[in-house]
Amino acid sequence: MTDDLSPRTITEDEYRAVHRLVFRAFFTTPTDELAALDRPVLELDRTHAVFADGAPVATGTIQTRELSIPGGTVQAAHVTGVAVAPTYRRRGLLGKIMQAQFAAAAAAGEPVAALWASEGAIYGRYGYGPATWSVRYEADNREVSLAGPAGVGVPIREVEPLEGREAFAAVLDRARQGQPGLSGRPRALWERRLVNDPADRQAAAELQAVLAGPPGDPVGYALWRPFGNWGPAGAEGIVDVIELLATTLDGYAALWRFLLTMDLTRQVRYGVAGPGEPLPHLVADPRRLAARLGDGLWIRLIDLPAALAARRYAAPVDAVLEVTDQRIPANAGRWRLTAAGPDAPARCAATDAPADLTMDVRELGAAYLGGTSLGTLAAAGRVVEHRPGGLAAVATAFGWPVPPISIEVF
Ligand SMILES: CC(=O)SCCNC(=O)CCNC(=O)[C@H](O)C(C)(C)COP(=O)(O)OP(=O)(O)OC[C@H]1O[C@@H](n2cnc3c(N)ncnc32)[C@H](O)[C@@H]1OP(=O)(O)O
Repeated sequence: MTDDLSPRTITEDEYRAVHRLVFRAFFTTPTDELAALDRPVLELDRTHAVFADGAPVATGTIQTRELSIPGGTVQAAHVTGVAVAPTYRRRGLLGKIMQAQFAAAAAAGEPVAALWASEGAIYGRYGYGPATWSVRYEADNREVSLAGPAGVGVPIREVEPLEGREAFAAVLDRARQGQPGLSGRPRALWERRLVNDPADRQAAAELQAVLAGPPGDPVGYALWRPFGNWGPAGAEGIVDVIELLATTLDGYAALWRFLLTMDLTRQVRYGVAGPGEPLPHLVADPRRLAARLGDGLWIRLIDLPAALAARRYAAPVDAVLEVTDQRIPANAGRWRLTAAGPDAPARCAATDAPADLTMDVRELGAAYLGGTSLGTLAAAGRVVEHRPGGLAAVATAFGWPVPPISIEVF
């Protein structure tokens, strides 16, 4: 039988086979329990798959969510669950899934798409650029202590993760205002996040949750898992911080004080801190956080003029950007971007005027949240300046005083 290797959206009956394809690609066991837990968060009509001999061999899904950007929010196609069967790899199926997703995002009016990459080498070719950077801490907690008074006296309360959902959601929704990079989280995704995931619980104790602040007025929360561990000299447990978010410095510092001083532990790990977060400036010896930098959220402009007009700019800008885009031709060409500063809406329209800067769409994705400088990309040869001073002006405008963070590997 000749298979039509074109992606299409899947049906309820095909869900289990698609779930199995994804779990097997990530070397995990697709149990009935996990399939049932994952089903409420999967949007069938936004899940594409390629079928061969009646079985799915490539897939990818989109979560419908909001994304905070400099000065506002946009609807963003949150791409996840991408997998190709090992026997069908390196023959272009991922490219077909990507194109289907671009069309789906455009049809839904989502000006950008966002993802966390399993491997950093995969998505640049599809026009995604690394827009946030994540810092991984693996700190010896005996060497790290908060130096100042921040957070002292702020109450910390334990809550059952699922019972704390509304309070956590209130913190996230407040934090999202003005914090580029944070994604909105609909109720089903919150519940999936807070359930004690069987895929994670083998080596660790249950998911734990704490709220900072007085009852009824939470100013932060943390989700974490303890790993109990004993060495020849005694306790060597680990605090694995999964998510930590606060709306005040006191809340933030109180949560870190709590997590860094857990009895029976020797290490605190956190994988998704932002490079601009306050923690290194609150501890006595930031080197002891043992930070390692990696890429975070990758952004792809789906509708370039809509995406660029949706965000605000840190400084006045009037510039022509010449953009290449191999995968979404409508984005390619010269665009005039104008904005009067951070309090004014921006405009972006096609133009024939000479270009100030030339770059690929990937670079605009990287710079979109203000976390990757166009100046850095120019230094790497990825942005070319045609008018002296053009790079400085545009790079300044694309920056943002609040560095982006993405706290969830979705
Ligand atoms: C957002 C997310 O869900 S991230 C999760 C991604 N999924 C995984 O990592 C699961 C395991 N891996 C896989 O399932 C597959 O290898 C995939 C999905 C990464 C790639 O699927 P494929 O169908 O093999 O990709 P495809 O054939 O379309 O590759 C296109 C190009 O990407 C390159 N490529 C694909 N995967 C990788 C990789 N992991 N590292 C580097 N390059 C890669 C190919 O070499 C090819 O390059 P070319 O255009 O220069 O020839």
